[in-house]
Amino acid sequence: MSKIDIKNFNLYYTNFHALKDINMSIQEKRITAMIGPSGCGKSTLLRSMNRINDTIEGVRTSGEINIQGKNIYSEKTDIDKLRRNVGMVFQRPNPFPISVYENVAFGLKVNRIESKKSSIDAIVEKSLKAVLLWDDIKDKLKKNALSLTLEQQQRLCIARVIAVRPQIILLDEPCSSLDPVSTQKIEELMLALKDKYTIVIVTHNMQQAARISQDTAFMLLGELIEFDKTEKIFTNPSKKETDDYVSGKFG
Ligand SMILES: Nc1ncnc2c1ncn2[C@@H]1O[C@H](COP(=O)(O)OP(=O)(O)OP(=O)(O)O)[C@@H](O)[C@H]1O
Repeated sequence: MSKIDIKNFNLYYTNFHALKDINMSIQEKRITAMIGPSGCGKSTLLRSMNRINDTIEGVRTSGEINIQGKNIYSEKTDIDKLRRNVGMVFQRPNPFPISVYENVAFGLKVNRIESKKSSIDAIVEKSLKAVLLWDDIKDKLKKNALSLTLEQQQRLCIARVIAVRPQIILLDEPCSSLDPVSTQKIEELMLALKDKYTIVIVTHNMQQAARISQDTAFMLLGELIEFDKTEKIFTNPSKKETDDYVSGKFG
C-alpha cells in the first residue's frame, strides 16, 4: 500500500529550482532508498516529507506530498503532529547533551504524549529495546548521551524518534559518520524496523542501497529519473542515465 504519494512536487531555494516535478509513491513498511550524485536533490526531497525545509528562508514549493491521503502542504497541516508522525534521523548523531533517559523521554514530555513516570519509563525501555540498545545501557540511563559511542548515539537518535510513535522514519545518510562495523549494525537495525515502519533513506553508498532497500529512486539534477524495485534499478534499469550511474560511469 502506498504511504507517501508525491504529486507534481517542485521546490525552489529562492530562484534555484532544486526539485522538478517529482512524482512517486512510496510503499508502506518497506525501505525506499534515494540515490544520485551529490547535489541532485536527495536530501531536499527527503526533508520535504516532514517539511523541515520550511525553516529555510526563500523556500517555495508547489504540488503535493500526501501522507495517508492528506496533503502535508495544505494550510491545515499541524506541523508538530506531522513531524511526530514522520521522524527524522540525520547524518551525524545529534543527541541532546542530557541523559540517555531524558533524550528518549524528551519528545513524550514536550508533546505532552505522556506525563506519568511509569508510562514514560515503559516507553523509554521499549524504544531502547527496539533499537537494540537496552541491554548495553540499561544501567547507564543517567549517563550523558554524549558519552556513548557514535553508533550508540545514532541508535539513541532512532529511539528518540520511535518514542513518539511515528509511522514513517526518514534517514539522511545515517551511517556516514560511522565505521564499517557500526554501519553494518545500523543496517541490520533498519531491516529489523522495516516490519513496523515505512523507512526512506538517502545514501551516497550504492552498495548500502542495494543491501537494505526494496525500492530505489535515482535522482539527477533535481529530477526523479527512475523509481523501481531495487533489484531492477541495479540489474536492469530502464533509463540510460540510471545504468550509467549504477555501473559507475559518473557520480
Ligand atoms: N539551503 C539551501 N539554499 C540554496 N540552495 C540549496 C540549499 N540546500 C541545498 N541547496 C542546493 O540544492 C541542490 C540539492 O541539494 P541537496 O542537498 O538536496 O542534494 P543531495 O543530492 O542531497 O546532495 P548531497 O548528496 O551532496 O547531500 C544543490 O544544488 C544544493 O546546492
